[in-house]
Amino acid sequence: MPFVELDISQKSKLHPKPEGLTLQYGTAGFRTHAKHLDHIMFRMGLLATLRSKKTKSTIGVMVTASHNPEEDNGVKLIDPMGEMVTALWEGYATQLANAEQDSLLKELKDIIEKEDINMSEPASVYVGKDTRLMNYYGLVTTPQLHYMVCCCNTHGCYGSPTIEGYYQKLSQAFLQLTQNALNRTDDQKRLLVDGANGIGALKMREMEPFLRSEMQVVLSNDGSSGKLNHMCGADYVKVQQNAPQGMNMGVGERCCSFDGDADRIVYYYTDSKGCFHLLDGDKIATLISTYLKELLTQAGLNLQIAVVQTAYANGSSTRYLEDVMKVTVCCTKTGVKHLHHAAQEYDIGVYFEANGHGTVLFSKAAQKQIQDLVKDPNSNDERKRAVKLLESTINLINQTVGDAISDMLVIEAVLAIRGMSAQDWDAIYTDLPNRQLKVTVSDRRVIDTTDAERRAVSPEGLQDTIDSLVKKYKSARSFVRPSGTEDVVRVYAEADTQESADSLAHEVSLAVYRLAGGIGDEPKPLH
Ligand SMILES: CC(=O)N[C@H]1[C@@H](OP(=O)(O)O)O[C@H](CO)[C@@H](O)[C@@H]1O
Ligand SMILES: [Mg+2]
Repeated sequence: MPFVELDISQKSKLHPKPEGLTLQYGTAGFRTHAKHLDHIMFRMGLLATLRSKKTKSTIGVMVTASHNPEEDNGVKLIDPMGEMVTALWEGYATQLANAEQDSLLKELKDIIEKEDINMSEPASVYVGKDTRLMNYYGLVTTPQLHYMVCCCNTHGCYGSPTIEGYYQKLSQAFLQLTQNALNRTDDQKRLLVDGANGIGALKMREMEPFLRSEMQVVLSNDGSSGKLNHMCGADYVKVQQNAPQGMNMGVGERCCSFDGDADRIVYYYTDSKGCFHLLDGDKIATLISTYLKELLTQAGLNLQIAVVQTAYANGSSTRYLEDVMKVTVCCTKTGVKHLHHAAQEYDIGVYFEANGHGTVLFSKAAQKQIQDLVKDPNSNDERKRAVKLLESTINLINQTVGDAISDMLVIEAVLAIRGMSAQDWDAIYTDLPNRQLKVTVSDRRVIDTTDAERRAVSPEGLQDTIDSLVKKYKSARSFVRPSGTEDVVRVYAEADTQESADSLAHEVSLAVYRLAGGIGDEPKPLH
């Protein structure tokens, strides 16, 4: 046996695969209880090396379980341009993960052969991790790692591949944008940030000096005492439709929450009646696409802008975007890689999941048109201002992946430039009341869906039941799908009132429980 093979075969014994454990490279890589992941981490290291040799580029490995509880962990691979690894390689990842100890080498050789990998190529892998389990030098948010991988592989065209380079690029763009917002008061610069007791809080602190008082960040859940994602963070706020613990919110004050690895963000505020208002990914997509569309008009640029959503997008947002804003809206399956892919089809693709994960993609041609116009000596002042704003906005956006810090700065800049408060933003359209529930079934794969997950094709009778339940309510919509990250079936419902949305979600949960093999207690009504 050659030395390398011997080494892999011996080292892999130090990271044995638990008997009978099968894991799948899901929506966001491997994710489960940390105690099941030792062999996965070892094997993903090997796969990342192969991917690097194959692409002759730097590959990223991010160790995180995002918004999951602290006991969980996960790992995902990042491809050369900062995007998620391809579906084919996700398949290899699953294959390697589930190989029995003695067939690991064979599986590796299989991949090397299939992909015709030249093993004498050097390999380069960037590894990043969030704050789970231990702290050590090299902590980064997921999007910071995506950014650095992309910078490295584009030889600096996207920016310099360091954390400092990231802060410099973003802050410079932010300061350029906010110069266009005159007479901003300290109150307007103030933003309450819930760091989910995670990496985003640390990185926000680090970035603050670069923003030169143009933002007054009040940080809570900064990790100094609370537990990661516990009663705080973007996922908690979105699903509970409530403020996180530990945040001291004044009436009307703009607040936002990051998730555990800072690739998601949601905004919110409470009104004078103490009512909580959520500004989620759909509201963010609307705010940003409206702003960009206006700038394109002012700049006289004819570029196609589209918003990419999933089935979880609030019906009101879709209606507003299509009917009022007249922008193309397209719907994909859940999971950022699907949205990212769809957004690449347009000159400008704004994509956001309702939970606040998203970004904006500008095609190479669109970026070139904008850059050329910046240099055009013949354009008038309005045009000049608009293209300059577009240029800085592009620089502020992390196009590799959704990024809570970058998205936050874009939102803050847009609100500042347009002189809008959180309430003004919220008033663009009114969300339909909605509810998300989970149902545990013995095997969630019995549910198969179609039409971007909006309809269930199996088990038999489920979709018909959902259709007839939906008919009982006004402005209602509901769908179910197996989660790609948790062992549950997710139920979504929206309707004209919160009571109706809750009741529809409950009735659909019961249908799932009965028709798709529910286990444990039957779902109880919410009221
Ligand atoms: C309803 C919902 O929020 N689903 C989330 C969740 O996926 P599920 O497949 O629903 O478990 O985690 C994904 C990864 O973070 C995220 O992309 C997605 O939006
Ligand atoms: Mg996340």
